Amino acid sequence: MKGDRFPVLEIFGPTIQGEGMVIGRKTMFIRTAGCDYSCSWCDSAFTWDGSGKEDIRWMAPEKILEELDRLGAGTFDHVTLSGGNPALLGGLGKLIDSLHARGWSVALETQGSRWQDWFAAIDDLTLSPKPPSSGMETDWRVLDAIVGKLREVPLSEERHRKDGPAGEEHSFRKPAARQGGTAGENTVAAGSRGRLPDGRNARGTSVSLKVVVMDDADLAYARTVHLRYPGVPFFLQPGNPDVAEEDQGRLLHGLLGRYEWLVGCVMEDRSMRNVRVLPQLHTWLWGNRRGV
Ligand SMILES: C[S@@+](CC[C@H](N)C(=O)[O-])C[C@H]1O[C@@H](n2cnc3c(N)ncnc32)[C@H](O)[C@@H]1O
Ligand SMILES: Nc1nc2[nH]cc(C(=O)O)c2c(=O)[nH]1
Ligand code: SF4
Ligand SMILES: [Mg+2]
Repeated sequence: MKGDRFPVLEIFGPTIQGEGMVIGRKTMFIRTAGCDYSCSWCDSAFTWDGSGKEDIRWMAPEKILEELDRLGAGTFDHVTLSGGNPALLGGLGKLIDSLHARGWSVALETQGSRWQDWFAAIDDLTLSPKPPSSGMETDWRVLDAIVGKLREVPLSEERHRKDGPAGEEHSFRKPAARQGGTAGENTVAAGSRGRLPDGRNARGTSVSLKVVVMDDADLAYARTVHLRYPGVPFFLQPGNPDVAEEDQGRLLHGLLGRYEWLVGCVMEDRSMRNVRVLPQLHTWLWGNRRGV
């Protein structure tokens, strides 16, 4: 962040959200530059590998709004922040406030490696921790803390609650999870606390987990994530291994096969019952094109 400006690589839309919890939703995208990960199969590597360096624009919220207005021309009411990892940008709360002030809902795509206080202002928040095929390693303590914080109910509301003994109110995690460092051995309980009937927490943030699956090891990782955070809406997404493929027919053929494989695996899996398996719909429609 430079002053109140943010490194922006792309602003595009309106398009449909192609993935996860709000798939199909008409939205605009703001893609920020920079990532703390370097996933082997990243479909947006230009945000962090130096190849998009020349395209970075340092933009103040007003300029971003101007561009959204120009491109979207009153046809949208939802904006998605993605990257790179937008969670690297501490001051993004300012931009989110100005998007909300226009009456637009705001979604975030992040891998769950960093917390920002402005997460609480997001309407649709997707955490996408990375499986072994990415080459990245999950810091479970950080992810536990993020999921835990997103479930917190503001203290003022807790004071009004009559159920449950005092002192237990903010404890969403089972005691063992506080020492947790190993995948699978702990769970962060969803419980009814901190969640309203429509799946949003008391702050209005709807949270989901989305794991990309390329192979069997990734599927085992996905299982671990789902079991660790029961009650958090869970999405599985087949990985696209051919992010440079320009032949759309060939790409789609491969993606359909991978989706079919993943659906088959999940159907016979007793530990993945309340889950959703979704493709990257935008790649089915538009292949590996940027800005769609
Ligand atoms: C480009 S990332 C940016 C946001 C954030 N860094 C993250 O990874 O969640 C947006 C989404 O695309 C997914 N993604 C990236 N490369 C992919 C690929 N080759 N196949 C399937 N999904 C991919 C990520 O897992 C993430 O859910
Ligand atoms: N249409 C569309 N849907 C998306 N969902 C997540 C995307 C991303 O790159 O973060 C993405 C994207 O780039 N385009
Ligand atoms: S975390 Fe997201 S943006 Fe960063 S390298 Fe991985 S997929 Fe790409
Ligand atoms: Mg993408």
